[in-house]
Amino acid sequence: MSPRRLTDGHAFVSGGSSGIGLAAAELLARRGAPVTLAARDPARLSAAAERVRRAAPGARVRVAPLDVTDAEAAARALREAEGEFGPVETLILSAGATLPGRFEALPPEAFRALMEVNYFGALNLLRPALAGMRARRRGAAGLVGSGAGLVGVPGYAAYGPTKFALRGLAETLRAECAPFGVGVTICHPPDTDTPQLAAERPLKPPELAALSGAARVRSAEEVARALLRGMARGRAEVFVGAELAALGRLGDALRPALRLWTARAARRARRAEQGRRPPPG
Ligand SMILES: CCCCCCCCCCCCCCC[C@@H](O)[C@@H](N)CO
Repeated sequence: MSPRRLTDGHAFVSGGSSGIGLAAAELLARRGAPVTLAARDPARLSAAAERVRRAAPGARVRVAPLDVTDAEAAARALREAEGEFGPVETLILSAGATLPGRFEALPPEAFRALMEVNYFGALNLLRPALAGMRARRRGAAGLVGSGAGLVGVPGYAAYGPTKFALRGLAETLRAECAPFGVGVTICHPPDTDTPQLAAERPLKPPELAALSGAARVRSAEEVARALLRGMARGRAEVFVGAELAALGRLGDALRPALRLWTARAARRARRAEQGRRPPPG
């Protein structure tokens, strides 16, 4: 797909009150795009909007309190945003949640809940936004995936599969939207320095900490920049940082070694835990 500018139209950003979403909103606003920030918490949204206005004086910024798991509310939020700032030309899907934990330790409802936010939450905004973009033959969507959507990461039993699903969706939509001149890009970041990382860190089983620690933590701005650059260049996928670039490009070749390594890390973690446990009876 040919390169395009991302500055000329309204940008709608889910997960816009913090982390990668907020960083993307700041970058887009600085380049002159009117920006709608969507997220659940109105107080955090207004603080985020203030931050964007400080970063980009004179920028047009509005907020849309939204739970992305509500499909009707998502369509309504998009309609209202377009009513105020015009057609959405750049859609950034950064709303997401995580809950580290091993398969048997996670509450069963976590699997569905994470799929609702990470997969259906993106779908609920993609559906109305892409319809408009296709009709206008203009626009681009950028999805925030994860390194955990490239390889099975032990300790992300509920979270990883949601990002695999998102990657499949992005690839399918990209093929369907290409004839309309509409771009779809997904980025795969490693751990990123966000409030979400701070919250999940204490919950990571040791094998997850070991594997995710193999890739350097990136800043939210680095990830947002990489995603926007990829979108502007019409890329299908963006692998953030050298480690994930290696994984993305050499994925199939690296996979056996990585599987061995993760299995070993998981076994070591289990053994250490058993050593700490008092003997049964
Ligand atoms: C020479 C290649 C080495 C490859 C090492 C790859 C390590 C793989 C790392 C996977 C990391 C997954 C990290 C997921 C992070 C987030 O999605 C998560 N923290 C969500 O909050």
